[in-house]
Amino acid sequence: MKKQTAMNRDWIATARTLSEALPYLQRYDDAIVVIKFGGNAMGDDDEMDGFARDIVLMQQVGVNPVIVHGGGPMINEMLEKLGIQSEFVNGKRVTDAATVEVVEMVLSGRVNKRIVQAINRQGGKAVGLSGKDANLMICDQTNPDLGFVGTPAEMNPNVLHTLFGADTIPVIAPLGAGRNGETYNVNGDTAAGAIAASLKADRLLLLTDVAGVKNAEGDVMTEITPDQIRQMTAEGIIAGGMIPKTETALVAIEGGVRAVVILDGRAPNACLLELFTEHGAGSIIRGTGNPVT
Ligand SMILES: Nc1ncnc2c1ncn2[C@@H]1O[C@H](COP(=O)(O)OP(=O)(O)O)[C@@H](O)[C@H]1O
Ligand SMILES: CC(=O)N[C@@H](CCC(=O)OP(=O)(O)O)C(=O)O
Repeated sequence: MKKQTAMNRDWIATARTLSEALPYLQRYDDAIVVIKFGGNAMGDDDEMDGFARDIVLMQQVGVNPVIVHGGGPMINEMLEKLGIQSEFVNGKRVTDAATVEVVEMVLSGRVNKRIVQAINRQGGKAVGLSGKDANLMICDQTNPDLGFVGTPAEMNPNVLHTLFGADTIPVIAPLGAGRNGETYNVNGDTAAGAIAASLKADRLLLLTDVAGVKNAEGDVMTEITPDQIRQMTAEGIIAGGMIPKTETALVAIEGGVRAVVILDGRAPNACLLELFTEHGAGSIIRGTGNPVT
């Protein structure tokens, strides 16, 4: 009897959570949410399935999700197997002709298809593409010293609108098309920011392996302003792999994205908590034009 009462309490709490989600469901109806899924955030098959389930639920309730993935650790693994040395300069992989072939094979092949398949297994309809498809992301070379590393220069997001119209979830590998037929390796955060800006997305969620941006005391900041980002970067509090994320956040909000959230992709239901509950998750950086959204 006691057990049943506890069970009832669980059901009541579940019903309350659903009921409280209504204003959030209404807010995000038909919204565009770009999700950067980093290689370190991917986890094991169960965690991948959990992520895919959240994405399918998001679409079921009216959101247009777009996944832009990374895969740095998987690229490292393959380069090591092939005996190809690799180094990073300012968070970007120095990419010669042999390396870019491996990057494309790993990102567009194994990593992209793993995510596509996970979403489809949960009942969604996902299609894998890279920035080269339909000229989605045309790039210029970032810096000759980095080889085939690209900076997004011209975005053509029409193909994504077509996919939204067909209730299809785009899963995008961060490769760009060069103007002379080259393939460019693009940092996953940079690609996600450029795609989100081209869509004027309502949210860009950058999923990583920490709970958010931490201050000097190591506490996660629930909200962070562009000025705070600039100051904390100058002071070295924001460092390493967090720099491309906060830089992406600044570029994205300047490009018209309403808000960017940096959060832990390994936490269960991270995306749902962020979008559909009052609790949110991680650190939010809001666009200046939208103080209350
Ligand atoms: N101020 C900060 N707050 C949180 N993490 C930080 C900060 N400064 C540096 N980092 C580092 O940034 C890392 C996230 O970047 P990275 O490992 O490149 O992520 P991903 O592989 O998910 O793209 C964190 O694991 C942390 O070590
Ligand atoms: C230019 C550059 O550095 N590209 C990245 C692309 C993958 C990526 O960004 O993966 P994560 O998001 O998992 O780190 C790379 O070669 O590792």
